[in-house]
Amino acid sequence: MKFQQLCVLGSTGSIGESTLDVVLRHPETMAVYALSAYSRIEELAEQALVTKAKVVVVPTEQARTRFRQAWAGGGAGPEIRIGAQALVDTVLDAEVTTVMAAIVGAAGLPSALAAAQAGKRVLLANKEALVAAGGLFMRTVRENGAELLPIDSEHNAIFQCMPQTGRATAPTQPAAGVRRLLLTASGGPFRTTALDKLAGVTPDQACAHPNWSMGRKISVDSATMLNKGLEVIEAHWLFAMPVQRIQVVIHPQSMVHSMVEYEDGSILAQLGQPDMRTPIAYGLGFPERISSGVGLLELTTLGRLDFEEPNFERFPCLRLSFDALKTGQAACVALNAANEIAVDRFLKQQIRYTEIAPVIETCLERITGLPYTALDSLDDVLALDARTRDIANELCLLKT
Ligand SMILES: NC(=O)C1=CN([C@@H]2O[C@H](COP(=O)(O)OP(=O)(O)OC[C@H]3O[C@@H](n4cnc5c(N)ncnc54)[C@H](OP(=O)(O)O)[C@@H]3O)[C@@H](O)[C@H]2O)C=CC1
Ligand SMILES: CC(=O)[C@@H](O)[C@H](O)COP(=O)(O)O
Ligand SMILES: [Mn+2]
Repeated sequence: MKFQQLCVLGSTGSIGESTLDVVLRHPETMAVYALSAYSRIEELAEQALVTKAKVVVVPTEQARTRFRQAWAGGGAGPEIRIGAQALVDTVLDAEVTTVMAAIVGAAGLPSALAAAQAGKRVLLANKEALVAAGGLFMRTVRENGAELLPIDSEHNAIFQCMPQTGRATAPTQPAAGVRRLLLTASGGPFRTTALDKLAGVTPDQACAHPNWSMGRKISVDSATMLNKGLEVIEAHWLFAMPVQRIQVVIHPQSMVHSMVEYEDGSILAQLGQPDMRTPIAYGLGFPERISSGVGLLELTTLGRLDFEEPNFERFPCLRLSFDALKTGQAACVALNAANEIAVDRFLKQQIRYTEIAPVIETCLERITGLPYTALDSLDDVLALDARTRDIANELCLLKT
């Protein structure tokens, strides 16, 4: 395997930490070049010490001071770069072969896109980048010969079950012989909660995912199933699959990570423990298999595997996501941006859980009612994203 030098964007998050865990198991084939954090600066200093990172990226001058105070390694320590542009610049450094895009939200789009533009190996966890700019992102991967490996567990499972070409590609049409993609969803913590109780659920209850340990934003998205909606859009772009050929199946055990249905009636599934180190190791090792630290799935103690239809009344955000994908790119940008604001306000207890979907729906109506906006460039996407955030913030303020 060629030696890899990693830039881990969002290293202090759940995916970032799992990535470092896997990387440190393989010192002979990979090393950390750069790390980035936003608020957890002391954790970043600790990570930089352990991984011997050459560069760290922090958001502000104050964060740089905090990093210096927290640095326990003696000497000058890693080079400290500041701000969103530094994320992009660091990805472009010649030393970097591989970028783990694990910043949460559309804030991760510019750096993930820069990695694709620079033709790097891109391990994409940041699904919001594809939701907001799927066409642009996939075109950029193709035109620059980048290698795009999906890290999101469902997409990684689908990638593993696809006809194997031996290399990661950004297809322009569905793989031959594939009929449908079957995306599994846990149903989150409120799968069986009485509908009239949902208005009173707390952020901590929404973040208590039954199977996965994740950051708070994606945990709320799993509860509303907006996460699955984002993943439908992500699958559409990654695998060039029309929306009509993507099915969501609730699978409460989260052991089958997703499936590919073929024309001959076969269904191929990927199973494993709900631990993101498996897809991360797959992406890092591709096309080889490397150890991840994840234990094996003991089939005899697994018990049963259940599958059921999602209910749009319980999960209106899933319906809104399908609608957005059918409507077009502007709707997808708006869906994602409105959701980021609504979830943030819910986590701060400024709106109720049941107000997340109405905020998104109203934003979608307002944005898709505007004259057609071309979304051919990163600036176009970011402008529409910002406009939607203003609308969503106004709507949330009306509800407080
Ligand atoms: N967690 C999981 O199991 C999975 C996650 N994903 C996706 O991966 C991405 C990361 O998720 P997760 O690790 O759970 O999230 P976390 O919230 O745990 O981590 C997010 C990371 O992004 C950084 N960050 C937050 N805001 C900004 C910003 N504005 N600019 C730069 N950096 C920022 C955080 O820094 P700091 O912590 O220092 O504030 C942190 O390092 C998301 O897109 C998610 O949807 C996909 C599949 C599974
Ligand atoms: C681990 C991962 O990939 C998450 O996106 C996970 O899928 C969330 O679980 P849900 O199926 O509940 O959305
Ligand atoms: Mn997922």
